[in-house]
Amino acid sequence: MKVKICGITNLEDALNAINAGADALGFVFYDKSPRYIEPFQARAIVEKLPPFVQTIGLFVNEPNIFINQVCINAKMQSAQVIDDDAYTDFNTLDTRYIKVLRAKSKEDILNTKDEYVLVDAFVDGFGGEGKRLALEWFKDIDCSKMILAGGLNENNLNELKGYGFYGIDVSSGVEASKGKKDKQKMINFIKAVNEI
Ligand SMILES: O=C(O)c1ccccc1N[C@@H]1O[C@H](COP(=O)(O)O)[C@@H](O)[C@H]1O
Repeated sequence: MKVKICGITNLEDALNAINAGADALGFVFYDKSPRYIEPFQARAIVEKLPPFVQTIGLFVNEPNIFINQVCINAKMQSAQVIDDDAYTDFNTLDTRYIKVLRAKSKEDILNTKDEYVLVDAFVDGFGGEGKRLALEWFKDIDCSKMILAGGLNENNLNELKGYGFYGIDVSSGVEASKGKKDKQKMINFIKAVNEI
């Protein structure tokens, strides 16, 4: 199962996440988030990363021109897009993308036609608040092309056994405080993933 650690704001956290075993790092380009990072600051981190690490920019209700430009400026390889207000035209986006489904019910999950969709819990502030989804919504669904997010931490990962998610995404569950990751929590998190 692939692991993305989101909300990276500094090089130390980025390197600790990679050393812990993360496959992808997430950078939040939503300026109302406590984890917001300015694109050129993100680029300075990305330029110091070792090879084979994916960089994902997180966007909330933004038009293509903004997403495309920030992905270039910050050297993001993919965009993770929350697009509740249909600002983004995915057909003409220049960058690879992961759509976010903020699920309110099992029907929302059943109705999605997108592959490799990231399913997160619905919260007013868009995400990163540690709110969990009801895992029973995923029972009897093929999760092999789904990424699960929302309230994951080292103590609840064992509940994911048997679902077969393609990947998971975590932010607050591996933080010391908002915007600052906890090295040991990241190590414990990836260790727990490997035990699933
Ligand atoms: O992390 C944020 O600040 C954030 C802001 C706006 C939208 C999404 C955000 N983060 C994403 O939320 C989910 C779940 O996070 P958590 O593990 O429950 O804290 C994850 O996909 C983050 O990328």
